Amino acid sequence: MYSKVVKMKILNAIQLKEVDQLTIAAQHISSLELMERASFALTQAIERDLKDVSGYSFAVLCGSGNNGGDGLAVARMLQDKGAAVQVYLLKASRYSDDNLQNQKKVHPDFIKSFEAGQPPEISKDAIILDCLFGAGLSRPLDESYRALIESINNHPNYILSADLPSGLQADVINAADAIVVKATKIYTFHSPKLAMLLPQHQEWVDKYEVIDIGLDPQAIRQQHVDHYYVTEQWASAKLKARNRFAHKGSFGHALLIGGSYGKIGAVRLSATAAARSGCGLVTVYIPGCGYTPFQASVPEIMVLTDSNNNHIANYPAIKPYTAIGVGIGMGQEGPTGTAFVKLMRSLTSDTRLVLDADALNLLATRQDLMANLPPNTILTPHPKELKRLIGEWTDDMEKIEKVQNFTSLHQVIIIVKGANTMTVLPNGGLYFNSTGNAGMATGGSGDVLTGIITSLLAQGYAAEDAAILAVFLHGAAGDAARKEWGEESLIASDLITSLGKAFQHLRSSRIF
Ligand SMILES: NC(=O)C1=CN([C@@H]2O[C@H](COP(=O)(O)OP(=O)(O)OC[C@H]3O[C@@H](n4cnc5c(N)ncnc54)[C@H](OP(=O)(O)O)[C@@H]3O)[C@@H](O)[C@H]2O)[C@@H](O)CC1
Ligand SMILES: [K+]
Repeated sequence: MYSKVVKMKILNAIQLKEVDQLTIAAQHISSLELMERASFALTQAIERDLKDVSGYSFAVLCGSGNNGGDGLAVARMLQDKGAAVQVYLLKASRYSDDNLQNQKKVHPDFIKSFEAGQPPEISKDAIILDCLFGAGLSRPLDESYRALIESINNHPNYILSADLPSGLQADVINAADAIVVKATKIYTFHSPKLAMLLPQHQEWVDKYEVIDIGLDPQAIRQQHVDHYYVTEQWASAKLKARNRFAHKGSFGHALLIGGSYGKIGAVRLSATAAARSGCGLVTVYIPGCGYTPFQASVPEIMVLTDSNNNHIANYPAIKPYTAIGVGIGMGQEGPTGTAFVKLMRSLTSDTRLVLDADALNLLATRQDLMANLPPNTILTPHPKELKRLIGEWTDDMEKIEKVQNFTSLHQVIIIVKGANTMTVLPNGGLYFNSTGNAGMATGGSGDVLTGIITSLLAQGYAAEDAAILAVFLHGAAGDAARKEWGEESLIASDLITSLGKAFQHLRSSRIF
């Protein structure tokens, strides 16, 4: 398309407006032409999704601003492609200039005006295109819009939103009772808006696609942000080339420490995921009871055992390994805790470390040990483990702020798992992941992630790249696994089997 921005910035509404203006100046186009471009790209995406729009009828609901202007332009383009289109235009005392220009380009017979308090009757057969409000929504919708938005949400056909689901404010926490369109799919311009990525807004955001509208790269570069969206382009650019002359020693040696009676499988998942993620050698350190099943089932992995049969009570020498993952299925038995403290005290500033599960729970009870963590240690808590580390939060914004404070205070990286998993760096930079699906909310999925991260770290990836790339690959493997098995039957082992596809896909989108 127009720009090749590999590190996608999540711009706020003010920044989008500014970039919009700078793009117009830099590319010598009018704002109407930019709207035409955005609308064309949106029409193309809709046409691609529906295969052919000519058999469909659309009800395009337009507001008074530029989101409504987009709607009017898309309505015209859909009509040109043979779709049956009716525009419903919200009555307003003022319309934006480009909105007015686009009103003139649609035949008046196809435009019906309506008041917010009197929602139009929309044919059940029509697909709704929601272009009432976009990034310009400056305050929550008031009660006078409730009937309209509810009538949209009760519509039996597809509901497609342009840029944002109308009613959702782009950059803030929206109240739980906010009046917001629940779209089947959102086509969002340039980058997802922050509000679309926050777990507490999940009721309003299901499927979305980012539509490139060719905003000026130089203008985007000027914008200061803390929030990024990890695209496939970024991930593929970060994937290291593998030297043809390499041998197994070239790709590092990962050590995974964990397991307890009944939870040896967790380490097996982690270790296999590490081996399937490019690591040259993988060793596990587990309680004695795991030795035979492990050796019998995964011949590629070396096994060291603790003198204790049921849980870990000691730690091996860590020197031979290029990265270490600790905590998977480990439990918090008394001797395990004591051994964990010893391990923490044996770390040096160049130890490359991932802490997961019970290692995080033990750390939460001994926060004095934070000082022993090497810089850029990666922590992978699930929500409960995160709360033990950083305390409670009242909303997602506060959660983000607390995680940022924690990572900068302790110079660590935290991966906050969930839909759009967030990786937060020591400098406060926050990366939202773009891959993965609900099928991955299954036991062992986190163990697989820890294995991938440890493997990438062991291979010499910079810690921040290892964290962000591992999260992307984990999600991409989940997406590949979903295609094969579906969300319901997806289990963590399927993620490992699908890792090859995720790597191959990324590798194939690299130029060299
Ligand atoms: N950025 C880009 O690069 C590009 C952006 N493009 C498009 O522009 C869109 C942004 O357009 P926009 O700024 O005109 O705002 P929009 O969302 O249409 O709404 C504004 C209207 O709503 C009103 N209003 C606000 N809050 C309200 C409330 N609670 N209740 C009631 N009314 C409320 C507000 O009135 P006021 O605040 O003055 O009362 C104003 O009249 C963006 O989402 C994208 O679709 C593309 O065309 C091309 C490239
Ligand atoms: K909208």
